[in-house]
Amino acid sequence: MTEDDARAWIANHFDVSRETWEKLDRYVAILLAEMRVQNLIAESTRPHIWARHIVDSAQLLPLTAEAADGRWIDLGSGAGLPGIVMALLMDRPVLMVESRRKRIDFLSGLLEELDLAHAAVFGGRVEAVPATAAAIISARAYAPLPRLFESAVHLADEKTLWVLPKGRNAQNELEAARSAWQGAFHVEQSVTDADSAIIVARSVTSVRRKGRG
Ligand SMILES: C[S@@+](CC[C@H](N)C(=O)[O-])C[C@H]1O[C@@H](n2cnc3c(N)ncnc32)[C@H](O)[C@@H]1O
Repeated sequence: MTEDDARAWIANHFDVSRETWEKLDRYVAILLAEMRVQNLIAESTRPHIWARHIVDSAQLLPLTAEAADGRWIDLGSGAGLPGIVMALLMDRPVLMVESRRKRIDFLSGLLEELDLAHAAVFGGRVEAVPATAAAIISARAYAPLPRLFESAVHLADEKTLWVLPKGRNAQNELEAARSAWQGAFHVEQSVTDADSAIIVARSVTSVRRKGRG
């Protein structure tokens, strides 16, 4: 997917206003400028930022059409991927969770700069977020599946939809997680990389906890 293809993909999938295009462009510019201060995306992906990061994040949104109303929680948001992209493309409340100080400050600055009143940052570890039931949980390059679920299961209930971009190893990671975690899982192919996949899950519960219960 070229950078032009990536922008066309966004235009074809979402009703993006001129103001939102401007904000997306501003986000990309701020992110690239911040690369002088901290390493937010792989250097090799810099020329392909729209395909490799913006569309790679935005493609999660159509997968959430069936989700309940409520908050989208993004674990380990880092550069704001996918959290900021989601907040730009929809009105649903977004909570981005990030533990590293410089990244927390970067994300907080973006919320002001892009006027994203429906988004917020939790500066701390995922494990420390007060228990809640998110409508949607995303996590991109955050942690292997078992650790991801272990750290965030207190943020979900049986209705929570998990959308988890997982690269080329999605199926293997899913198999490895199945001994400890059960739920309704399926795997969607990524639109940005034919070899990559997104794990979509619902009703995720610990086998151990269920067994005891
Ligand atoms: C590899 S980066 C990915 C960032 C972003 N999601 C992306 O796709 O570009 C992983 C991020 O998760 C954060 N992180 C890792 N473990 C965390 C935890 N337990 N709680 C909160 N943030 C965490 C790291 O600080 C880092 O910014």
